[in-house]
Amino acid sequence: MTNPPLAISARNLTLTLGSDAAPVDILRGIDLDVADGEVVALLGPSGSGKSSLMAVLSGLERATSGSLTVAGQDFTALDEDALAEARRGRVGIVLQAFHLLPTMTAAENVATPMELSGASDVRARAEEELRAVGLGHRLDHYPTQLSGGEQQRVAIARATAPRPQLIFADEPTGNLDAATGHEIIDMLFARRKETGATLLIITHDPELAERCERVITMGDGVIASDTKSETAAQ
Ligand SMILES: Nc1ncnc2c1ncn2[C@@H]1O[C@H](COP(=O)(O)OP(=O)(O)OP(=O)(O)O)[C@@H](O)[C@H]1O
Repeated sequence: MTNPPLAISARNLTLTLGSDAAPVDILRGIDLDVADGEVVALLGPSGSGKSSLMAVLSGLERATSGSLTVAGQDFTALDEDALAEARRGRVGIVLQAFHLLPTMTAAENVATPMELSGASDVRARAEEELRAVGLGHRLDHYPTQLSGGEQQRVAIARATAPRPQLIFADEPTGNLDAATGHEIIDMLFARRKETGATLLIITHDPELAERCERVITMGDGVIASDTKSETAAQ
């Protein structure tokens, strides 16, 4: 039987930051395989290394040592510029604080990453993507003219528009009230399903973790537990 293709394959990944005089070992040997299309929750106490692991897996940060293949691309062999290039189109990122460009409209925020990767018809695709997250009536609004939940919808549309193989979400509801947070998660899961992307989501919310088919818990820079659920209700 052939194994399913992997979205992520990491071996003995480490990340050491800080100064030479005071190095901090943040990731201390991560081995991780994530199958294509898997939905994974990343849990763990504050400071356990969740965001750092996501930064390395998504190519925002270079690992100090170890090997990492993401969407078929060897990330460890790349310098920073090549890593940024490799991220484009392969990886979509949704962060707690939205990180929209304030001088651009919703449609421009969604279109820009596609434009940078040389795609055509980006305005039409951005509009389509915004309609898919229920924002067809907010295309030309600026971030300051949108609610927090709407801004996060734009961020989701921006992340999924280039059809990346992987979507990384770091506490995407952390800045939202509970009801809006639920809507955003439903939206994120729906878009993931429609696009078939692999989803890795950092959360402190056990209810959200239960909706994921796999739950990885970090503890002090290592994977403390890794469990799969047969009953995840996405
Ligand atoms: N640039 C840096 N230099 C030194 N230490 C750092 C740096 N960035 C993060 N750390 C440390 O690495 C550890 C892991 O941080 P990280 O943000 O990955 O944890 P986390 O599990 O995501 O936490 P939280 O749930 O609070 O967001 C923390 O102890 C943090 O202080």
